[in-house]
Amino acid sequence: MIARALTIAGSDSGGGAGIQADLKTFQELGVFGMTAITAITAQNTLGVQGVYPLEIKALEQQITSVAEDIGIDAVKTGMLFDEERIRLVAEKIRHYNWDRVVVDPVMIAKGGASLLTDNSVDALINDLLPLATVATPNIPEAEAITGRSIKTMDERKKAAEDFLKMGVHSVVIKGGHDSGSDSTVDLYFDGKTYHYLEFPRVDTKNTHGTGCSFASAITAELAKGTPLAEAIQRAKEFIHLAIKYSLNIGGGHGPTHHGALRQYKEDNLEVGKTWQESVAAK
Ligand SMILES: Nc1ncnc2c1ncn2[C@@H]1O[C@H](COP(=O)(O)OP(=O)(O)O)[C@@H](O)[C@H]1O
Ligand SMILES: Cc1ncc(COP(=O)(O)OP(=O)(O)O)c(N)n1
Repeated sequence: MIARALTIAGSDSGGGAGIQADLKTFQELGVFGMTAITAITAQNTLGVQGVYPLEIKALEQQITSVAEDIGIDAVKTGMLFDEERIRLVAEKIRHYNWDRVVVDPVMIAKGGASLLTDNSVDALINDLLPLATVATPNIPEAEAITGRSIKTMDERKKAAEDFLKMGVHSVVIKGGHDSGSDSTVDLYFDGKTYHYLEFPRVDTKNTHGTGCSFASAITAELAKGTPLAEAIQRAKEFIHLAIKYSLNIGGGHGPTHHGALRQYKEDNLEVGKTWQESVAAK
């Protein structure tokens, strides 16, 4: 049977982040994707122009509908908008005993728009994070959740330990925002060992949706039964190629190319070029 993954997240009309990124990632990785939409955003590569939360009953019914008929092998949470929705999602995860749970604690979009209300961090910490197989904060999110300033890798390791104390099974503190270096290092801590996932930094402005796509790639792998450490490694390879061959569309931060890993395997794309340049050169 095909592996089944559910994303509980916001809709990005621009198609680069949110449930759109998650579904594209699930499809690329051979997983059947389902959605429970928390909020609709009017968004493009320039920023977020509007945020419209769906009523709580609509969210509840979407989760119930797919859980009780189709079934869920792994679930990912992204933009949850507020504490009421966080609590509902936590209740559903507990109710269905889901144990492959990726929590991407989305707070602020790259352009600065808030995707989570200010008073929701406590609900994230107390209700949702303890249910996470893996949490995937970026550095600003890890700072907001732990209350630490994170400038060095030592500070990141301390923050990772804080996450484990909050009850998460494991955490990846992503390094995309650590822009002062030639590489991106994501720190994965499983409670015993620190793992450093290091790839060259791609010099591009087209990074819209990187966090969503990375977390949904982990979810897809978990849904297929891939062990967690390997799922994270594969997700890092997936997102690296998606950024390397990112799409230069729109006037701002273009989206990643979710088909890059597949195209790379099929067409042996050239390293260092955008996908369009690489295809054009053939
Ligand atoms: N310019 C880049 N080059 C290579 N990898 C990147 C780049 N920017 C982000 N990443 C990777 O993309 C993933 C998402 O990270 P990040 O951008 O920090 O998340 P978010 O979108 O939540 O802010 C991580 O694996 C990170 O290392
Ligand atoms: C609807 C929606 N959800 C999440 C995000 C944040 O996505 P992320 O992958 O962190 O990428 P950026 O937006 O920060 O580029 C979003 N923008 N919209």
